Amino acid sequence: MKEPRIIVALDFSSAEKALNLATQLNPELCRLKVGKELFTVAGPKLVKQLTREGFDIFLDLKFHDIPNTVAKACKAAADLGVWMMNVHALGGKKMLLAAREAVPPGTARLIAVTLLTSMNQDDLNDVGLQGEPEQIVLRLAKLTQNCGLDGVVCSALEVSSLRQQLNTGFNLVTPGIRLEEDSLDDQKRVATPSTAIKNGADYLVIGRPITQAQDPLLALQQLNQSITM
Ligand SMILES: O=c1ccn([C@@H]2O[C@H](COP(=O)(O)O)[C@@H](O)[C@H]2O)c(=O)[nH]1
Repeated sequence: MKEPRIIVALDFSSAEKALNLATQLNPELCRLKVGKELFTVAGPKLVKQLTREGFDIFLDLKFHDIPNTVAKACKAAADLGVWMMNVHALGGKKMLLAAREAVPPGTARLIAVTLLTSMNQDDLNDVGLQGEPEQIVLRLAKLTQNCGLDGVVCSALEVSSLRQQLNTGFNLVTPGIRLEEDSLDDQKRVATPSTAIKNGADYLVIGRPITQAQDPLLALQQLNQSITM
């Protein structure tokens, strides 16, 4: 059995709703992502419960604070036994190094968000970030790699160029995944699952196209099939 490449984003308002979805899925078919909403309502207890049920958990809290605070938060997250966790690359070099020191290589995978997939050029201009998304993502990904982290979150649109310029084994994790017929919701830098994989993504984070589907397991199976063909 190949390792699952799809990480299902459990963006729910209660542990009960998240567990209801998780019981319809299968750790052989996907990993699960616990983000800010679910962690705020359900906390470490739910993360541990999902882990006990056999799922690899990506704890997506995007820590972004002063280095000392982020290091302590990262240590606490790694102690939960998660498979993957993240910080925000815009926290800068010292923060990334502090996070790496707190979560040594070979424990939880530690990755950094580059630019949110909900942001396009206009949004970057609004916050005064100079350059095109692809250039900024590449710069932040190189910084992340130089600080010794295990990978980045980026859009599948940037993956080809990152693959050429970053080390083999550096994880590229891509949210903003949509089929042609799907609603984009609040996502702006999007790609289909097959494009993401062809471009070289390691993992695809997919939320609403699975969690809001009439039959989430069927949706997951079809998405898995679309990336293995
Ligand atoms: O740049 C980013 C970083 C994280 N996310 C998270 O991924 C999922 C995507 O959910 P969809 O329902 O498939 O849009 C969500 O949990 C985000 O917090 C992201 O979208 N972009």
